[in-house]
Amino acid sequence: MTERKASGELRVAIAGLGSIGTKIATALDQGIEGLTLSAVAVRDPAKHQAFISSLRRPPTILPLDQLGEAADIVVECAPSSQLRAIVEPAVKRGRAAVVVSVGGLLDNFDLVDLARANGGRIIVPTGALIGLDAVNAAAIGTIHSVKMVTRKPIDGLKGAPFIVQNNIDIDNLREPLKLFEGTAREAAKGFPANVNVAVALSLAGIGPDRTRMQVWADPTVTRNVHRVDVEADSARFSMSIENIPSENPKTGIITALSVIALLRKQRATLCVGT
Ligand SMILES: NC(=O)C1=CN([C@@H]2O[C@H](COP(=O)(O)OP(=O)(O)OC[C@H]3O[C@@H](n4cnc5c(N)ncnc54)[C@H](OP(=O)(O)O)[C@@H]3O)[C@@H](O)[C@H]2O)C=CC1
Ligand SMILES: O=C([O-])CC(=O)C(=O)O
Repeated sequence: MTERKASGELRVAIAGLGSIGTKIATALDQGIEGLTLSAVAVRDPAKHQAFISSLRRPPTILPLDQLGEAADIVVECAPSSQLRAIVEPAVKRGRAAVVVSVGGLLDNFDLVDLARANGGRIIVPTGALIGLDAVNAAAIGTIHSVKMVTRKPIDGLKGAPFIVQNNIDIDNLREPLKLFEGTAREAAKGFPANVNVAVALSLAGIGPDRTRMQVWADPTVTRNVHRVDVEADSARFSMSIENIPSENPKTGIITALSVIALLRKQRATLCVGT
């Protein structure tokens, strides 16, 4: 993230103005030290015109593949199906791509090599999870196991391919049902819009094939709940987070805040946490 425009500010572009993207755009517009919102990409400009016009400094609307021309940092906040279309042109230009649809990275991992070859970067925020700093640190030594259990309200899971393909009726559940148990890689395929956190955890730690996960549909919870247990040669730790859903029931409010915190760190004088 070294290229800056003449004013010295890092230019940020946002792909996707949904529950995460609009909050990041608003935060940038309100002011983050050393950063400026330069461009956005949306599927339907008319739908987002009122929001964009309401910003103090409305960004330019560009196609996905042109965001890297207008920004030093491209923040991906669209469905994972669009991940490649957003990240590839950005990292080819040596830009940094902040990826929230991190589940989609597993099938597009060559993008990491592409970024490396072109001086770009791919940055995965902690997002809706907790403690990736501790997992990163433990991974410098030896991590023996990482286990994660996710419980979501019914609305947070509806439409997931695993549920549809297996014809599972979750609408009439009265008690928690374990839907899935397996690796983070398998979970990302079955629940692409639900377990980005498991993939982020796996990339911070021991990888998507050794990170174990369970997914529960739980009519007794109102939040997206993630519990993680890590066993390492440096420490044993357990972490849990109960995310309040945003206007998108699959997405916790804290996800956008995590990206905003990451952006704040880009030019902050005091940085706390790894
Ligand atoms: N890493 C993490 O911890 C987390 C990651 N996520 C992931 O983050 C991503 C975004 O989540 P969220 O904001 O809640 O999702 P939303 O559905 O609220 O927003 C996605 C936005 O992307 C837009 N979009 C779709 N296609 C395109 C396109 N071709 N060009 C530009 N914009 C497009 C949609 O437009 P339209 O409104 O027209 O449909 C929508 O506004 C998802 O993949 C989600 O799974 C979510 C939570 C946690
Ligand atoms: O907990 C949340 O809010 C979102 C989530 O699980 C994910 O996308 O991985």
